[in-house]
Amino acid sequence: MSVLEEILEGVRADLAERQAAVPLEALKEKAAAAPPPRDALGALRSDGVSVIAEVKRSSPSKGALAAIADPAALARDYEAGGAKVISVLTERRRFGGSLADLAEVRANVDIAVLRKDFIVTAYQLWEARAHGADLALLIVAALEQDALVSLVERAESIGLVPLVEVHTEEEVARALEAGAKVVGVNARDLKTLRVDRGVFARLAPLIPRDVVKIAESGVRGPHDLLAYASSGADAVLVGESLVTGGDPRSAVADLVAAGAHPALRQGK
Ligand SMILES: O=C(O)c1ccccc1NCC(=O)[C@H](O)[C@H](O)COP(=O)(O)O
Repeated sequence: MSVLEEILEGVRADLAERQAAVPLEALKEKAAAAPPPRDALGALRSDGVSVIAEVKRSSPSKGALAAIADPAALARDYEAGGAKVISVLTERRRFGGSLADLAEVRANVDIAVLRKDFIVTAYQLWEARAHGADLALLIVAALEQDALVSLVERAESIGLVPLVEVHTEEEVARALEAGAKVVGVNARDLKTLRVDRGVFARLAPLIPRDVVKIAESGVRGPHDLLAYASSGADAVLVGESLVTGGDPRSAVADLVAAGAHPALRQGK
């Protein structure tokens, strides 16, 4: 079984428990009462290279990264450093996240928030919106095409921006065919967990100009952001280096400063 399949097995087991405890109708009522979605697309399309900063406690590739007792405080630091979007990993077994993290972060920042998880049903999209998410990750490798198309449509219909994650040329074609307006190219292979930053440069030319292009994973500092920018990234998604570096606010500020270089504004 691949790492992705193992993760999905755990996700489905946890999801079944939540579905047994919270009926869909109750989630829909909670979503209706949630604060309206923030303008994630506008944030990602703004000048320069936007920074999406991630709340990430642990990972399958590295194990424990950071305790993060107060995810809201970390998110406020990210926002103060200039992040345009906060990503919250809500998967419990391998990443140590939760929907409570998502709700706490959303209530304590003024920028858009991404639910980063392994979404396989519309129920998880309703959960995301009910806990305040403005965007939700959809991983092409985890979904049949019919399911991807329907989850993209459902996400948009309930006010979430779907960030559609790809790893290969074929997955780019599937994401575009499903109508993705925001595509994330993840440099981390979900089978081997190896990070290859060159994947973004290979796939970005296949993604139309009007689609937001996000380079995910492997950003250790401004030099990696600049490399992704030179291949056409509109935004970078950064986790590990921010939660392990000791000063998340200035680490984000350094990335934001690099991403705001006037040379990167042309053509966006
Ligand atoms: O991080 C992992 O080990 C991982 C393994 C399997 C599936 C997903 C995984 N990570 C999720 C992410 O996409 C990253 O958290 C995100 O892109 C940030 O990456 P990084 O800056 O390298 O922590």
